[in-house]
Amino acid sequence: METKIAVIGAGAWGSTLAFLAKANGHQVHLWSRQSSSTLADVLADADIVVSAVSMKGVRPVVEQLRSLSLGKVIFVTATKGLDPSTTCTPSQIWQAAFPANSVVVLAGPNLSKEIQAGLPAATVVGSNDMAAAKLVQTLFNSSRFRVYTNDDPLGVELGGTLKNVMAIAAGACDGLQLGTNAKAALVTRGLAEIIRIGNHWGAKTDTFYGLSGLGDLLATCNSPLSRNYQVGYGLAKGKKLTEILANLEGTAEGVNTSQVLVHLANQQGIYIPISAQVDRLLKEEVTPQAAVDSLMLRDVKPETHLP
Ligand SMILES: NC(=O)C1=CN([C@@H]2O[C@H](COP(=O)(O)OP(=O)(O)OC[C@H]3O[C@@H](n4cnc5c(N)ncnc54)[C@H](OP(=O)(O)O)[C@@H]3O)[C@@H](O)[C@H]2O)C=CC1
Ligand SMILES: O=C(CO)COP(=O)(O)O
Repeated sequence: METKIAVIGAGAWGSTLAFLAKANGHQVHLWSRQSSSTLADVLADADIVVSAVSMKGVRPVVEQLRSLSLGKVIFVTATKGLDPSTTCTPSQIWQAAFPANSVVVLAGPNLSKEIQAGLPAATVVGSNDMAAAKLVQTLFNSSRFRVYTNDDPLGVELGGTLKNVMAIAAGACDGLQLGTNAKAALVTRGLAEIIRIGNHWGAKTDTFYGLSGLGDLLATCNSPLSRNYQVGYGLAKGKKLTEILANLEGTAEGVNTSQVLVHLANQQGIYIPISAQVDRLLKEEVTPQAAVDSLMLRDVKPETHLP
């Protein structure tokens, strides 16, 4: 059955999600600030509203939508970030603005260029409303895009969000040519750090071993297609952050996420050694090599995700 889907945000990810839904035979309207149609026109009659704007666009878009009467639409959020002013996740912002509507989080190892090239990929749709998650699963699932459901939306969202910080570290690791052992150690301990943060905020451990956690961590920490990886790589090669961002194709959410994360973790006493070094590196408070040395020279400890 044809479903009416409005996709907000015509960047790399919004365009790809619109393409996938269209290929499944749905009626899709894609909106960006450059569109000739108004947001109200694009959303009229929509059954599903997919938001794929970058984190800085979430609040402005939510505010615009508040004035529209949208009925029982299901919101799907595909943004991976944390709001700097409230520290909320995108789905928390959507749910607070539309408490009567179902919100579904979509996240996974989904480098858009690979999907656009027709390569197979898998993702996760997480929600407190499993009926809504199952509906969104059927809308996007295909022979090239396998969609799983999950009942831990916060875990799905945090996996996708926090791995961006680790991808910056991984890019720096490769830029410094530290080798495969170092990269494996970084990614493994990065996952332990993500689980520690996620558990503290109420997400389930298991979710982080899934596609939106470990899956996306592996994809972005190992691919030069990842913008976050490119940021870390460029910093390790001695480039300035401003120069890297000016030449980047699209958004590297990890830059903002690391700042919000460090602020929250300091407030809440969460131990985040890798993310803290990434944040210092981004702020030019430490060189890439000094960040590695700080991590290696910490007190020894048991291997656990606990502090
Ligand atoms: N690219 C990828 O491979 C994947 C990306 N993601 C996530 O999806 C999100 C978007 O990424 P991506 O598409 O790559 O990023 P892009 O930089 O390519 O696109 C960002 C989009 O956000 C929109 N936007 C930014 N600010 C506003 C605003 N104030 N109001 C309305 N729209 C705004 C932009 O609109 P405009 O064009 O008008 O400037 C643009 O459509 C990020 O959170 C990213 O982490 C998730 C999975 C895969
Ligand atoms: O989230 C992504 C893939 O799942 C995209 O990663 P980047 O934003 O680092 O390009």
